[in-house]
Amino acid sequence: MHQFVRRIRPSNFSSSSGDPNGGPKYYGWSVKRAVINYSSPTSAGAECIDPDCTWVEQWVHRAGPREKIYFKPEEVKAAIVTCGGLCPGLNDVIRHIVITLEIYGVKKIVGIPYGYRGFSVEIVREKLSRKVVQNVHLSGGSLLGVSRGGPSVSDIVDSMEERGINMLFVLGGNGTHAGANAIHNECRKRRLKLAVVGVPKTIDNDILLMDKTFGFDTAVEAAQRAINSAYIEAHSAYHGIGIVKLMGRSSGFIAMHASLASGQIDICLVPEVPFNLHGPHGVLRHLKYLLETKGSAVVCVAEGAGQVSYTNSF
Ligand SMILES: Nc1ncnc2c1ncn2[C@@H]1O[C@H](COP(=O)(O)OP(=O)(O)O)[C@@H](O)[C@H]1O
Ligand SMILES: O=P(O)(O)OC[C@H]1O[C@](O)(COP(=O)(O)O)[C@@H](O)[C@@H]1O
Repeated sequence: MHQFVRRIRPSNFSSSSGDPNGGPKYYGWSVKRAVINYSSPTSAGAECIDPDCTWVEQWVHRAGPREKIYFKPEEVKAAIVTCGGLCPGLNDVIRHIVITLEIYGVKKIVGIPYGYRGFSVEIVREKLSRKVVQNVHLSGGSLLGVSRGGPSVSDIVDSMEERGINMLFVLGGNGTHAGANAIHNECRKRRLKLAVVGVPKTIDNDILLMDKTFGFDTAVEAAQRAINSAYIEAHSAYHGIGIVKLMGRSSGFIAMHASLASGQIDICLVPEVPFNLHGPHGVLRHLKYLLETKGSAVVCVAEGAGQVSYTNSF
């Protein structure tokens, strides 16, 4: 059983004065949380078994323009840093941050090279502008470079103070955001007027309330080629079986979306749904049935599928 946010809807949150960012009425959102029991006998996927299905207090704001902004654009010196591993779309995000800042009238924007390491004195920072980032979304990787490790949080904040940086955009995963949170806390301790903005980077698209994390679509699209190859192989062979393993240690969104989009997958296994390999309702029995009826089968497996039951199977 898993706790999931099941439904999101505009709430009755009604006044823009209630929104500290001055957002219009429709920025008030609340979520309905339910206990979802996967693989129930009455449902192919999910069934709500929580009779109360309570509404959760609003704790996030939908991103977007606001009526009032805190910083005067001419006083902003913004920095962008990309940490951790690579993910498709990093350059696209960098590009849009730069272009949006410029639209707001911000003129001083710098790129921090090679993750938090770039806050060390010896690494040169790159000045960013629309001209610099114009075509970066057409290339993979990160224009700024990435790395793991780096100076202490206190040194990072020292470095930002010395350079007059008062807005930091951090692109990365769990570790990067733990770092961003530590930087934010250090800034509060020093009473600095410095905004830290985290942009979650996960190819898995498994962050609650986010419409979609960047890189996810690219992963699903790239998976189509592998699925199609597996399909052709399996379909051409006598009783052929194709198996495609996709990313997703703890979530099966890539595998599920890629399977649905392809129309070529017979069985999709994801970590969220427990299954048996053997037995009358097992995967192997269904595979045998597919070979007997269709002549071939293609299976899509998310990396973490079955990890609870089968530690050595995949
Ligand atoms: N708890 C933490 N406090 C401060 N910085 C952290 C923390 N955890 C990770 N970091 C820093 O965040 C960066 C990226 O973290 P990492 O775990 O490698 O990647 P990811 O962000 O993809 O999870 C590294 O530079 C690391 O030093
Ligand atoms: O083997 P590694 O390097 O730990 O990474 C594999 C795992 O990382 C993920 O890609 C998730 O990483 P991100 O959330 O950082 O994109 C999982 O889907 C995958 O299972």
